[in-house]
Amino acid sequence: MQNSKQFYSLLQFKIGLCQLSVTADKERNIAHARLAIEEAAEKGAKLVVLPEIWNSPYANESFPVYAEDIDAGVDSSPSTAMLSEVARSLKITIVGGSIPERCGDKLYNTCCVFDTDGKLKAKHRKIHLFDINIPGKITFEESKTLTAGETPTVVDTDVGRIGIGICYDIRFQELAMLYAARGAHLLCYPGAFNMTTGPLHWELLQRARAVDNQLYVATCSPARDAESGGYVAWGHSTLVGPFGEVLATTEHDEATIIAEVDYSQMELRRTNLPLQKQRRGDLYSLVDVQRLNSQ
Ligand SMILES: NC(=O)CC(=O)C(=O)O
Repeated sequence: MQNSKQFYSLLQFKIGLCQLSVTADKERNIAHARLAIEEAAEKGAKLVVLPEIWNSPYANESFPVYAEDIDAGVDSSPSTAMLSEVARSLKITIVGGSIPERCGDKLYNTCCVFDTDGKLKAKHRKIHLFDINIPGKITFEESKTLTAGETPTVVDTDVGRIGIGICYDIRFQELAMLYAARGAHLLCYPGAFNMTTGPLHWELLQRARAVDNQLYVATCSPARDAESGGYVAWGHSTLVGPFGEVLATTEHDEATIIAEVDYSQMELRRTNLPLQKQRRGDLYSLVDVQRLNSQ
């Protein structure tokens, strides 16, 4: 594992998870997110996390309409312009959930991370697209409109080394393991699980990622909107500690969670259970698994 110790004996801070209601009105969504971030910062949050797709309805028809060209700068991306400005003015780190991103003729589901000076530190494009079919329950095919990202994202911030995944990315333990091996303290997954998989999988996956890798996991979902006839999010944004313990969570309504992160807990748990040293990489590796899967 890469040496990331210099961060975590020092770091103890409040995280804010803004489980936002999202409407079809983009301007309203941006103003609303801004207010929630300001309130979280007022309550002491040094890191604020937003939900997956917070400026647009979560729908293939909406992604092209609400998409913004993030690389073209502030004028063409009102959502990220707001995040940058509020991070700078409040001197906080923001893991900006995700928005539909337009880049040339492609669309991505993209999370931007802003530093305390408002600079864009990292951009994570959802790597594993949400293509599932549970007949009679839920069918969704993000790949109808979106292109998958190609790069795992680990970013150094004032509040530690953060690995980013978006929603379906949480199902892939290998990505979380890679982030842990790169010295991440915290994995942030903006996500919008659904009413079929959410009750069974959402908390389970977060706790699994945290306990397997002995680090913090934070998730942030949109609030549930069962009225609009669109995608219904499970909600339940959560912070999990490195022993797999749920430190803070909420139900499905709009809410902001403020909770304490203390990286000394990672050191403690890694001393209690020295899994990194005990792993038998000589007996099993991802290369072996992939070779067998492809046979
Ligand atoms: N919406 C997602 O990307 C993931 C999800 O709902 C699931 O994995 O279930």
